[in-house]
Amino acid sequence: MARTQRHLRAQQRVQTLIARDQPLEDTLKAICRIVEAQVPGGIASIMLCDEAQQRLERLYSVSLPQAYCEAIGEVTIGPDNGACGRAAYLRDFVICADLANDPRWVGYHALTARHGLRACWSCPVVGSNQQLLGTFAIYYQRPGEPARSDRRRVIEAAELVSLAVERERNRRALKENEQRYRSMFTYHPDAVFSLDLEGHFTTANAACSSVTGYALKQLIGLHFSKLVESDDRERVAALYRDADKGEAFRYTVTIAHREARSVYLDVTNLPIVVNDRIIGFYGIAKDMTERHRRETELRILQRSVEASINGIIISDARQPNNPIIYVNEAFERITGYRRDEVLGRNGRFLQGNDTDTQAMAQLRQAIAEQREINVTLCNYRKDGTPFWNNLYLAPVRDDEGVVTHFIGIQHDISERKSYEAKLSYHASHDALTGLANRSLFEDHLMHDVLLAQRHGCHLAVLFLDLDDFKPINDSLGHEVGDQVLIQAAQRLADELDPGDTLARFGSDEFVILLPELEREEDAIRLVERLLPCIGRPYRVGEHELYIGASVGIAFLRKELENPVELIQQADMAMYRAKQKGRNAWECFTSDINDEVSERMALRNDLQEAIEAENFELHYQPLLAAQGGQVVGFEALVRWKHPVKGYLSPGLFIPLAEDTGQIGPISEWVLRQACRDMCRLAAKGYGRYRVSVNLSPLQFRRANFLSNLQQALLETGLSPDCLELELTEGILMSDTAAAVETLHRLRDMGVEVSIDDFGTGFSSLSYLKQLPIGKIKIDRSFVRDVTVNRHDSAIVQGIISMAHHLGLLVVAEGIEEAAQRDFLAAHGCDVFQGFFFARPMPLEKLKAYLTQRGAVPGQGDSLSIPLDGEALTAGAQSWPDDNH
Ligand SMILES: Nc1nc2c(ncn2[C@@H]2O[C@@H]3COP(=O)(O)O[C@H]4[C@@H](O)[C@H](n5cnc6c(=O)[nH]c(N)nc65)O[C@@H]4COP(=O)(O)O[C@H]3[C@H]2O)c(=O)[nH]1
Repeated sequence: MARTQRHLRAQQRVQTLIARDQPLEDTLKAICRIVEAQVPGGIASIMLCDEAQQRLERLYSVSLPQAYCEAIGEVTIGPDNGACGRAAYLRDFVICADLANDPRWVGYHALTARHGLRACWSCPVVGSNQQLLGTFAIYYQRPGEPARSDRRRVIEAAELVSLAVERERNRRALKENEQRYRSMFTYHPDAVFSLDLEGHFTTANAACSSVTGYALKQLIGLHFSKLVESDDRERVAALYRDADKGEAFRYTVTIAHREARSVYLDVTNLPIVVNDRIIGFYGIAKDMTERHRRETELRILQRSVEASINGIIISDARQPNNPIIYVNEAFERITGYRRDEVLGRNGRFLQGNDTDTQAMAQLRQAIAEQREINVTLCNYRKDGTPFWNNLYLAPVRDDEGVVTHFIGIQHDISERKSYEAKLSYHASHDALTGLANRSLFEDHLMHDVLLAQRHGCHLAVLFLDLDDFKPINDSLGHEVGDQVLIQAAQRLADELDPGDTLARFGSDEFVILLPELEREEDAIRLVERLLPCIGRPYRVGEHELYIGASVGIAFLRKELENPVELIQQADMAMYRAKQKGRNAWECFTSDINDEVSERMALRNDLQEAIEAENFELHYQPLLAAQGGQVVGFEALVRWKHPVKGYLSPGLFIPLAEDTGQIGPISEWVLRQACRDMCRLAAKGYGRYRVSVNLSPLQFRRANFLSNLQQALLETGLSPDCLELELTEGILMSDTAAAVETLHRLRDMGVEVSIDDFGTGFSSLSYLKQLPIGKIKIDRSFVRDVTVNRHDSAIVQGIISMAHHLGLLVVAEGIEEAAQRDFLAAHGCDVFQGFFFARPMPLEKLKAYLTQRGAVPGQGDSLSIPLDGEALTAGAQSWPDDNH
């Protein structure tokens, strides 16, 4: 009984060892001890088999000699391999009662004999699933067989061993499993974590830390949503609300890294199910930031390529013949080919007859050398029309540097090309006539002069200026003028030889280069043919028009320094021809040069005078025809040249008009006249109206009226004390605008008169539309009015017509009493001329007025009538001889 209890206690101890997961060796040895205690004389040993169950390899024993254990080593499982090898083989209890004579122990006889081992009983240790785990054996130092009780003990011990080994194996498998999972968790490159049902982190691997920037201990307990960027929070929260369905779910989310940058994650969530209950979630978060950035970048790039206004072609360099694998919409638009029509083809189908072979060779070379290139090619659209393609081609290399593709960017520069062609044409041609312009003419001149000098040929330049063209342009409009120019250009061209150059320089200036003259007279002969040619009538619409031309000729001379001088010389000669009268020609000589130089010098002197305001203003009185009162003055500018003394305005005013210097001169005259009139009034000489000559340039200026108003304001002169004298020519160009300006002047209260009347181009009928008060009969009619019946008829006609239109008539240039009497008799209203008074400076004018009864110091006492009615009032008291 006591033995049984001891046995039970011993078994319990072993089971406790097993339950507490004590090391297997300790447990096995404890089992050995129990058995040895129960089987007197028995030496217990346990062998465990390998995984393949072929060998028994580990031997555990408390009492077997160490040397024996070492000598046994491993035992192959087999029917003749000792008690244990056979028991394992048969999976049955094996009794070897006399080892020394047992054939199954052959090979071990000496060993057993040495250690005094004589019998051995072995029982297989089999696992719960009938798997062989090892053997349990009892050795005896005397031969013998086990009693039934011994046999039972051994079997019980084998069962205990089975329990311990299985337990150990399970524990090991569990541990391995756990390690496996832990490794997966720890070493997973992605962030792996678990969340409780509320979403708090319960575990997190190291990658979580690097993805979020937070230390693991900061993460544990933190709510997952705290990391999620605000835009994504609601969406992710909604996903978690459905998570209790127990399914895995996957989503992308942007979280805020601790270093304030966004991290884009691809998260897979799996439920943690324990006992059929979800207790939380595992999460695996892949950092997709870089990939997301690349994908976004790629998407944008792809979109840019799609949307590019340039055609884009990608070809596969790894396939023979470099087939196109992609074209964008712009390519389809530019070429007219649909994508499916070009994929798989080589891009050379865009070339055609006019494709520049040199550019093609360059392109091929670049492809062969696998380098980028930019070439401009003439390509062909699907409909056969050509277009200019500025192609940029570049190789695309993979990571190893191997060229995998070529990308071509097409830029359709057809418009630019045609624009460039137009530009280059316009840069060298006159747009209206299509003739060469100055720049092209000069190029030809340089070239032809060089040749002529080399071969000793005669060469001439003709400068041709149309006469009377400007009035046509001004009165009939530019369109008519343009037609005349085109026809004139054609007539000139028809007369020239192919080697000659005909150019248009200015509005009505043509220049001709005759490079291959046999004799100089040939040039003159040509000019004599050209003049009548130009003089033939021009038909434009319903108009038949006549013009002439003045031509200057310059011949190539040895002393010529710069070919361009020939143009200047011909121009100067033309100027001289113009002075001679219309339809004339003149050859350049050195004295013409002197004249031009003099003009240049005068221009410079005039400029200095303008800057120094070195002018004087003289006033010539205007007198009422009936009564003889002074009704106003004409202001006439005077320039005292530092060397040449007083110069006639007839000399420098035309020059100033040519050079534009008339602008500042006119400004000065206007202001000075206004100021002087104010002074006269202030000193008591009375209020007078002053007539100021207006230059065409001044009248046409955009700010003419505002300048005038400013001058009146600044000087304080009342507008009704100012009269502007215009020539007919001013009114002829852009008549509508001129009439409008006259109305504005009238509105301002400024009087307007037409100067030099009768010399103009047009008829008198236009006068009735004009808001003017007076006309001045030109001096040339007055001069011979008493002796020339034509002039006297013209003057009478002008006076009668003007009166019918309600206009006053002024006669200028009266030098004799007879002229005065004639004009008075025929109703002329106002007189002006040396017969009455010469133009005089202000001081002299004051004396003149005083002499005629003006009382200085009494303000407006001498009130001069300013209107027509008043002019005819008063008594007649003419000075007969005042000069
Ligand atoms: N032979 C002769 N001549 C007489 C007689 N009475 C007046 N004259 C001259 O006739 C010209 C009248 O001026 P105009 O026809 O407007 O002709 C003016 C006018 O067109 C222009 N001019 C003069 N001053 C100015 C000015 O300030 N501005 C503008 N734009 N032109 C001016 O210069 C032209 C010539 O001016 P002036 O030499 O001062 O010549 C003045 C005057 O001195 C006479 O009885 N006999």
